[in-house]
Amino acid sequence: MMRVGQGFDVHALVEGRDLIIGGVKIPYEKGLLGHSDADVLLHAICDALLGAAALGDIGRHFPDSDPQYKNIDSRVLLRRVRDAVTKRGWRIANLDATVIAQAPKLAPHIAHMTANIAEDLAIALDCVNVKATTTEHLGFTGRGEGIAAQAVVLIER
Ligand SMILES: Nc1ccn([C@@H]2O[C@H](COP(=O)(O)O)[C@@H](O)[C@H]2O)c(=O)n1
Ligand SMILES: C[C@@]1(CO)OP(=O)(O)OP(=O)(O)OC[C@H]1O
Repeated sequence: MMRVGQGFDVHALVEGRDLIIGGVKIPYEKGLLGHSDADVLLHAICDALLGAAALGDIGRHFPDSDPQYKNIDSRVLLRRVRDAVTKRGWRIANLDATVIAQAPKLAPHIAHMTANIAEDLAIALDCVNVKATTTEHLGFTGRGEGIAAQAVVLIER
């Protein structure tokens, strides 16, 4: 049996916060705002996994009203989501994700993000693909007001 899941997330770019995407701290003048470390890519992946396993969404598992998640490393959340999915007998087949950001240039960091995600999900590197795109200066991402991410995963058992 196979199941597919998709995830989407957005966080605002603000001054005075670190920019952490895919578990990589990226040098930039702004960072993403959130209750957690606001790792928009890992949140989209969490939602895709939860969606595939019919387990709801990230906010249901880790409420943003709960102080235990304040500034939490989203890699911790991703590993908890992996455990929730795999303990129900699912195996993660592959994952594809896109980060939508006008800036900064993410290409130099994609391999590091991919390695982090593969490690946290305990799957092979060639089962994980991360892409980046601008929106050609259009919309909130294009104006640099925020960064979005989308993810699709396939799970099987
Ligand atoms: N923040 C980003 C956005 C894009 N890239 C890379 O640039 C390529 C071209 O992007 P377009 O939006 O013009 O299609 C894209 O394929 C990415 O490899 C990036 O590194 N960082
Ligand atoms: C990750 C959580 C953790 O409290 O907080 P945020 O950083 O605000 O991120 P969001 O993508 O809005 O998901 C909600 C929460 O689960």
